[in-house]
Amino acid sequence: MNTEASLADPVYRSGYIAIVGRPNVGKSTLLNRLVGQKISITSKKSQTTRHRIHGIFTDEYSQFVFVDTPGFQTRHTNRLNSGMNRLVTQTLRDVDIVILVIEAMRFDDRDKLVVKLLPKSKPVVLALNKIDRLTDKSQLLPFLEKMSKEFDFAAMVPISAENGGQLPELIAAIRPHLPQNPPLFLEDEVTDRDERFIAAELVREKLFRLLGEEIPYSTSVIIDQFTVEDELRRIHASIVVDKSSQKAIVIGKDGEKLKLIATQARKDMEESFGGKVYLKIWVKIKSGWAEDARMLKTLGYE
Ligand SMILES: Nc1nc2c(ncn2[C@@H]2O[C@H](COP(=O)(O)OP(=O)(O)OP(=O)(O)O)[C@@H](O)[C@H]2O)c(=O)[nH]1
Repeated sequence: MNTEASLADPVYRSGYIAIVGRPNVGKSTLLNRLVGQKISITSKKSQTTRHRIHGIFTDEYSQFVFVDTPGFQTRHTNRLNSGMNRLVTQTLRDVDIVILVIEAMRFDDRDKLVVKLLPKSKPVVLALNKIDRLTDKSQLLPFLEKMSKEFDFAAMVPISAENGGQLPELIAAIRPHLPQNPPLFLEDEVTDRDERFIAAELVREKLFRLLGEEIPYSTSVIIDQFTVEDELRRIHASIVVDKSSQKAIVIGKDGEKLKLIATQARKDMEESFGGKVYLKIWVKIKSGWAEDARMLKTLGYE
């Protein structure tokens, strides 16, 4: 990507960035364009970070670490209720920059709700997405002017996440707001996420989409078994909760909730992996963990 802006400002900058916006504005498309495949961090140091990292974009002079924002990371999230709001505000307080994505020429009530959650003390860059759809470009300036009255944005950049249009401009607009830091992650600490990891993420995503505010965000999902026989993947996963009351919530009445989580996760896995998936999920309570060496290993403590 274009590093001209970096050359004009030859200090190393790095920091955490959250991407927010109402459903369907193109957040995932933008993230995928910016960072490609989901990644995982292998370094011990990074396990102490408060953020769940989605992906990293590094150039010669900067490193952009994109974090997952609870409430915005799941597909088709319509719920922006108080529990979620708290999680979102907490995440946004901890990042260096926020990117608000909206659709070109549209700013509806749901966008307004998201704007209400934006931190006043952080730079927020507005990405006006889907400009490829715009037939009448003369609407752009008046719209941006209107948006500048809605919030004090650090910058406003029209983009097309789908075809990559103006993404270097977006990066150049974000960069000056990153703190002066050495890279937060070195190249050998970052790897593409494997299927096991993606499987765990998909279960986690469904769990939070269906139960979001009822269970702690720290609840983990562990893949106990992952085998591939021809086109069939057999996956055994555990959702590890703190208390028996949470176990009951995850399972739901007559096991309905857990069934829903499993069905939706399996469908997404089949789509991601391109083959049939047999998925079985257990819900376990965290107590007695220390004795479980395998679990400690999975969690990276060994
Ligand atoms: N024309 C056009 N379509 C886009 C662009 N970016 C995203 N889309 C489409 O908009 C739809 C929503 O994109 P997503 O990236 O899934 O949106 P999202 O904000 O992550 O949605 P949620 O996961 O529901 O919150 C998809 O059909 C994309 O293909 C763009 O720049 N131009």
